[in-house]
Amino acid sequence: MPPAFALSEVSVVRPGKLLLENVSWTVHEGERWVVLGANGAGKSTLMQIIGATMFPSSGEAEILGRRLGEVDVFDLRTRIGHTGTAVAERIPPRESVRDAVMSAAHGVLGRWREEYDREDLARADQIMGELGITALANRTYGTLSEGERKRTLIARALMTDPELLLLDEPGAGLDLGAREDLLASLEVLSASDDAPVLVMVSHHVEEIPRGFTHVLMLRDGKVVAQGPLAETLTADSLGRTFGMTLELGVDDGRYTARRSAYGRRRRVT
Ligand SMILES: Nc1ncnc2c1ncn2[C@@H]1O[C@H](COP(=O)(O)OP(=O)(O)OP(=O)(O)O)[C@@H](O)[C@H]1O
Repeated sequence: MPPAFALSEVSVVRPGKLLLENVSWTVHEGERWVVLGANGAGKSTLMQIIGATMFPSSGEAEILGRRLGEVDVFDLRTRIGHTGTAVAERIPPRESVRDAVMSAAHGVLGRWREEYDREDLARADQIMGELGITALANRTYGTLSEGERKRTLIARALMTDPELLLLDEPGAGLDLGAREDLLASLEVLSASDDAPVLVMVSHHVEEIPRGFTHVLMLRDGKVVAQGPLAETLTADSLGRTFGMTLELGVDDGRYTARRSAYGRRRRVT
């Protein structure tokens, strides 16, 4: 089976700055990846490449079987789900949660006069159930908490049945309870047989949901390590990613990290 996407020696250059340097990364169907890295490491730039909203300055990117630069990216983008702030900010505050999810079927933000059939409604209700937001279906988007909004955005992104779902820092700004609710939803999604390929960007190992299979770690636009989560995410690789000596814990499929006592006196370069 061809990969969901494959990047080969991808670099992104902007005046005076190398945002990504020779990134090679292949992701297959059924895999769930987390991308870890400090602020400014290049994670969002990488998401823009695989979301077909940015072209590499050099190297090759094949996304869902199409080579960037040779295809109509608008077609390609309809096959990719995104949950970034760009969508979040454009949902009308008075839109009901159900409409905010369902209107994705027509590619619109804000329900107007489109006709929705029973299938759209059933699908929206099913996805809201999986993400634990059924009780919010008739609430207006503007009244939701940050965590509830994040789950609504994921539901909306799933509505079009994407082949690839990009979750850009879904845990950012959430309190402990909201983060745990979000992780529970992502664990359900991750375990589902018909889930799209998932790629989640995060700053924190505590946000890695159970069921995620692989990790890619970035520092200063370069890949520090990548591969199956259990083998690749180690105190050493995480320390090199964040530039400090860290202790890493794993318990029942969930990770924790903190600076080691030894590391307070030493920085990793
Ligand atoms: N157009 C641009 N010109 C110059 N530098 C840029 C440009 N776009 C992004 N950068 C820089 O490239 C680096 C990588 O940015 P990017 O947004 O990909 O990082 P990130 O890992 O997503 O960071 P964060 O975790 O803070 O969101 C940052 O230092 C950013 O300031």
